[in-house]
Formats: sequence, C-alpha cells, structure tokens
Amino acid sequence: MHSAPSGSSDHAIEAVGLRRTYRTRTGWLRPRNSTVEAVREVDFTVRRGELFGLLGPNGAGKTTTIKMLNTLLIPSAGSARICGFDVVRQTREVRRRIGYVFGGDRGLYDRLSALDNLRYFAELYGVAPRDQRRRIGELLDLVGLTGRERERVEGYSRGMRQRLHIARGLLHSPEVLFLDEPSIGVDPVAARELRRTVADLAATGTTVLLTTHYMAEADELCDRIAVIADGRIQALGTPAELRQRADGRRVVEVEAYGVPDTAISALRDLPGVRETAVETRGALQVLTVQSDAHVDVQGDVLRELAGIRLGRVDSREPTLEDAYVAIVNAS
Ligand SMILES: Nc1ncnc2c1ncn2[C@@H]1O[C@H](COP(=O)(O)OP(=O)(O)OP(=O)(O)O)[C@@H](O)[C@H]1O
Repeated sequence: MHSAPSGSSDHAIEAVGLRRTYRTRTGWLRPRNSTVEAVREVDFTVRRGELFGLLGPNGAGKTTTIKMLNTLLIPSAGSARICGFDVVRQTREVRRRIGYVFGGDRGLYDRLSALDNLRYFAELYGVAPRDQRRRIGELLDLVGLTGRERERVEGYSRGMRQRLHIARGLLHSPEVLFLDEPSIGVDPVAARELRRTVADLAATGTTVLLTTHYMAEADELCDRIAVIADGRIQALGTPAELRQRADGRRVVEVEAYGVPDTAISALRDLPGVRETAVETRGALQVLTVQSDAHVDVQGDVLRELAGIRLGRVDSREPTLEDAYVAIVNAS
C-alpha cells in the first residue's frame, strides 16, 4: 500500500497526538527545574476552506498549539501536517503555505503608510514585483482600507491596525491563516468590522484557524470550534453542537457589586444549580447561574445575595458561552 504523497491532503491542518512540554527553572536561591505540560495529546483536523476556532481559558495551550502548527515550536511528541506537509520535516513547504497574525501592536512600521508597510513586507515575503501592486490593491479592499492606504499607520485605530496586520499576513497568498486573538483590545464596532473581514477572507477559500476569548465572535464566524482546557481538547463541534451541551438548562444572570467568594460558593451549592460563573467588568460583577430548566432557582439566588447591591436580574435561555463554561468547568 502507498501512503498519500505529500501535499495532496484534503485537510488543511491535521494534528495527531500533539504534545508540548516546557522546562522551566523556578526559584532564585535554590533554583529547581520543573516541567509544564502545555499541550497533551491534541488531535484534530481542519478541512480546506474551513473557519475553525480554538477556544479556551488563559493558559489552556492555544498559542502553544498554534506555534507547533506554524513551525515556530517543535512538538515534544505527536505530529502535524499543513496541506499534507509535515511541520517538522517539511518546514519550508509549510511556511510557504501559512500566514500568522497575532493580536496586539507589534509588527508594523508606524512612521510608514499602510501602503509602504505592505510594499515592504511584500518584498520581504518574496511576492514577485509584477504581482505586488495587484495583490496589495486586493488586500486593501478585502480589509476595508482602500482610500486610507497613504496615511501613516501611527494615526490608525487599533481595529484598522489589526486589519492591516491581516493584509500583511496574506501578502504571499497563504492557504492557511492563523489568527491569534485578532480582536484583543479592539472596540466593539471595530471588532464587528474585523469579523466581517475574517468572514470575507474565509469566503475566498482561505482556511482560517482563529483563537479568541470572545464567544460571540466564535459563534458568528466559526464552522467548527474546539474547546481546549488544561492542554486537551474538551469538546469539538459546530457552534450548534456545542450549544447542545447546555440543553435542558436555564440561566439566571445577576449584575452585582462586591459579592464575597463565600456567596458565590453558596450559589454553586444550591439545589438544581449545575454551573456558576463570574465575569468582572470594573466594579461590576456579572454572575451567571445555570440550573436544570425545570428548577426555578431565581428566588434562592436572590436570597443568597440578600444585602448585596444588585443591578439587573434576568432569566434566559443558555448561549454558546454558557455551554463553554459548562465544558471548561467539567475539564
Ligand atoms: N515559554 C514558556 N515556558 C514555560 N511555560 C510556558 C511557556 N509558554 C507557555 N507556557 C505555559 O504553558 C501553558 C499553556 O500556555 P499557552 O500560552 O499555550 O496558553 P494559551 O491558551 O495561549 O493562553 P492565553 O489565552 O493566556 O494566551 C501555560 O501554563 C503557560 O504558562
């Protein structure tokens, strides 16, 4: 039997048993070596043209996974292929086919215009001179910066910079684009434009692997999502499939100020409660309490929070975010 020739795969990304361990030295007086298992046995495949989301809490192993797939880190075990090429043994073929865009501010020249930035990186990425003008024009259109390309980047908003980053990552027409937290620090309106850019990009047939902390973003954009926590994939499916994890539940959402940890633990112990989560927005805390749908916990929840300053109280159907909380809490 013959194995498939390199590069012929139907899959844009294939990860099999991926692992990565970091060795660190901690302590100053008596340094000790310790190991962190950042990624433990990760398996998944992404079809060509798919928009695939990798979601997980801080430290879950998302960036480590992406860095192994884009050849910046060597796996401790397991293997991965991009468009059929092995990320360790065929680095050059892989690099030619991928783009990498990470959130934040680095990687652009502020004193140059967007156009000059793109011209510079086009040179660097070896885009043929005769193709540069057309390619840059297409990308400025794709990311919605046509007409603003002669302005210096230092005057750009975060959202515009982020869209320029995406254009930069696409100059060499990669088949697979890794987008690591593209909307970090971007305001909601700009984030919406950014999502439109990502959706347009996927519509051109580029495979996108996106990491994000924003559930609504993943829900709107992704064909499939893998939830990673503690270095392992805890759930994988379409947003609708993942949402089913919270089927049969009801959610009470309470805005509150200064809730002590003891009260939060007490909520978790109430009969019928399946999950609790707290999100802090400045002084405001938003508590979500998931319970079995047939149990009405709102009265009990408010009783536990007696004496605490409350804002809006709401009872609603579960969202993808609630399913995500359930998946991560179970890990
Ligand atoms: N260079 C490193 N040396 C040692 N430990 C590391 C290193 N990079 C990451 N880690 C650890 O590996 C684990 C996974 O980190 P990783 O950055 O992949 O997570 P992440 O899901 O991308 O998190 P975040 O959402 O915060 O970016 C964490 O426990 C982290 O502290």
